[in-house]
Amino acid sequence: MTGIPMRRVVSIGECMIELASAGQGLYRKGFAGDTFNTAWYLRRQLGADWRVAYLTALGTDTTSEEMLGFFADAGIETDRVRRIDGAMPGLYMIHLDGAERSFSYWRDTSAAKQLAADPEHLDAAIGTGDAFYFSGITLAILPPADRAALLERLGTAKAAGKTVAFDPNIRPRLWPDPAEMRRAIEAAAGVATICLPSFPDEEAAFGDGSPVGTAERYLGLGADEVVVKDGPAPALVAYADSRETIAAETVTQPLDTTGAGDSFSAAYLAARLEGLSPVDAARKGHVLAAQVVQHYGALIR
Ligand SMILES: O=C(O)C(=O)C[C@H](O)[C@H](O)CO
Repeated sequence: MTGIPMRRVVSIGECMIELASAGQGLYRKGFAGDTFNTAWYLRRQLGADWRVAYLTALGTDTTSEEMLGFFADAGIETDRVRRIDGAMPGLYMIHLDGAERSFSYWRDTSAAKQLAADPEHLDAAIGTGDAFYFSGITLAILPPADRAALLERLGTAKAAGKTVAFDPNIRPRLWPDPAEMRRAIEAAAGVATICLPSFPDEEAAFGDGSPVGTAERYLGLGADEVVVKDGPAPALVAYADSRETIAAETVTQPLDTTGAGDSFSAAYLAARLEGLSPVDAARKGHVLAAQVVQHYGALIR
C-alpha cells in the first residue's frame, strides 16, 4: 500500500508578541502576526497530508524560545526559522474602538526583518515547499534587496506550477513611502497565483472605486485568482471570466476584528489546496472569520 504523499505549505513573515485586551483594562500576552495567524489557522483547516511550516527569524533569547515552542505546540514546523544571536521578536498592542482594531508596534529591530537575508536558508525554505503564503507586511519589514530575493524565488515557484498566495495586507505606516509600497505590492501580485486583498485598504492605497476594480487590477498584474475581502460585506471572487460575490456570515456582536482577514485567507487557501472551488473556499473563509471576530486577539486558543 502506498501512503498519501505529504505536501508542505510555507507561510512567510513575522510573528510578534501580542498584547490583546482581556477586558476590564487588562492585557493578555500572546503571539501573533498576520502570516503566522494564517499558518495557525491553516494547520487547523488542512488535513494530515499537509505540513504547515513558518519561515521567519527569531533570536536565541527566552521570548524567542517561548515563541518557537508555541509554533511547535500548534503543529507548525520550526526548521525554517532562522535563529540570530542577539536579535529579539517584535511586539504589538491591539487598541479597540468597539470591535474595530488599530495597532501600536515595537518592531523596528525585530529578528524577522532578517528572515530572507541568508540565500541558502531562503533557497532551502522555498525549495522544499509545495505552496506558499506571504503578505504586504512580509514585504514591508524586509530590506529592499531581501524583498527582491524573496519575490524572485516565489516567482520561480509559481513558474513551476506551485500555489503562491498573497495578501497585500496594506500597512502604510510600515513603509518609508507610499510609492515604494505600491511598487512592492504590485510586484508581489505578479508572482502570486492567488491574491487576497481587503477592499478598504486597496481603496485607500490605490484609489480603487469598487471591489471589482480591485479584482481587475490584481488580475491585470498577473494573479490568476483574486478574492476581495470587505469585512462583513460580501467577498468578491474573480478568476478568468467569473466574478461572483459571496455573502459573509452574520455576527451580531463582534468583539475584536484582529485576524479576521488572516483567518479568511487560511480557510480559503486550505480549501483551495484541498481541491474545493473558489466560491466554496470563500464560504469557508467567511465561516472561520466569523468565529475569529468573536474572540479577543488574532488566535482562538
Ligand atoms: O499588523 C501586523 O503586522 C500584524 O501582524 C498584527 C495583526 O495580527 C494583523 O495585522 C492582523 O491582520
